[in-house]
Amino acid sequence: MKTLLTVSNLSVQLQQKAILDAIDLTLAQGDILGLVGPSGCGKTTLLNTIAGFVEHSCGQIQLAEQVIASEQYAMPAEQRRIGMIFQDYALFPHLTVAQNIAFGISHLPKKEQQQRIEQLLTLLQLSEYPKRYPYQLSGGQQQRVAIARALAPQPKLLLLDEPFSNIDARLRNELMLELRSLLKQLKMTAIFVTHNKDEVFTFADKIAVMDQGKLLQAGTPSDVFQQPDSWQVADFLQIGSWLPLDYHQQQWRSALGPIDDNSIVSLNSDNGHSDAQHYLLVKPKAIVVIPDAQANAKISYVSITGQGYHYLLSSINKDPLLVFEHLSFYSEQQYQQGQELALAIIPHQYQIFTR
Ligand SMILES: Nc1ncnc2c1ncn2[C@@H]1O[C@H](COP(=O)(O)OP(=O)(O)OP(=O)(O)O)[C@@H](O)[C@H]1O
Repeated sequence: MKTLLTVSNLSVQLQQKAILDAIDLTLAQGDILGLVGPSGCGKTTLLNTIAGFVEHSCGQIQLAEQVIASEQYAMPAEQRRIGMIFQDYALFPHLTVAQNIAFGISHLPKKEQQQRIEQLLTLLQLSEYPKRYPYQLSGGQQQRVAIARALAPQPKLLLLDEPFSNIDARLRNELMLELRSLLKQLKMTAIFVTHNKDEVFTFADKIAVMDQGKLLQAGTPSDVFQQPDSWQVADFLQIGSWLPLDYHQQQWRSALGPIDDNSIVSLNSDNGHSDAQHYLLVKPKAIVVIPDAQANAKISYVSITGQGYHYLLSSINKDPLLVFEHLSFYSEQQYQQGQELALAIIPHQYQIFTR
């Protein structure tokens, strides 16, 4: 597919502090990218830099084969043909729905403006409300006005900063699917910021995980979830919990038994050669209870979820190299807090990380 956006080696410094560090990112025409990462890692700054609201210190941004930022040049934001939707929608409270949508296209002849407003009102199911003010609309309707306003100048790229965070949880899924199908219909390329990994699965084609100003990993959501390439990515996406391992006499051991060397997909490890602590990434479904065996873990916390009981486990073995806390385990079976269990890890393609 045709590449629409290429960000190369992009760095940003604000008040002498590195906020973005050598970001590389490409996006194909029509792709929707979910940008995730811990609070303060630079997601909003990356959107603002692509949009031209924040000055970059080095690197290049190319949009639809046109360089919009380089070492020598920064195209003004209003010329970049990038639409932005802010978390609080930032609608003009004193303007009606139609006037809000018209805001970015006032340079067009009146007739063309009117045509575009009508098309967008229909597309976003706002035809009944052109004369209403933002305060007379629900959160979901306000979001649709913000989308219509951003789409009116026919941008090449749409940037959305936490677009669903103000939407009622029950409505969120419906709105996400609606907006996704609209963007797909328009073949619109988009980047959205979220804190919620479930939103990435519903809304995005690609995910990019950031931490401390760096882009750690990008790919399809299922690839990144199955093959996180660093512990930070696995940890942020809460793919599993961490079981400490020790490499001793050519064998990996854990508080839940030995780990077969032959099944290790040693992604971020050095096969026990360094002094760093090694951890097995344990997905909740990879743990099983072994009846009548000697207990090796104790239930420290119980909660009820949609997927059965959720238990946090701590090790009974207090060997400092192997001791664990907060190992996550789901089961249909009800156990009591404080109960001791014999657990084992189901053989699978083990992923070991150092941290
Ligand atoms: N104008 C500024 N001057 C100095 N530092 C700034 C400025 N704007 C943002 N920062 C800093 O840049 C870092 C990244 O901020 P940014 O808002 O991009 O993070 P974020 O990942 O979007 O966070 P959140 O998820 O909490 O919204 C933070 O440490 C922030 O304090």
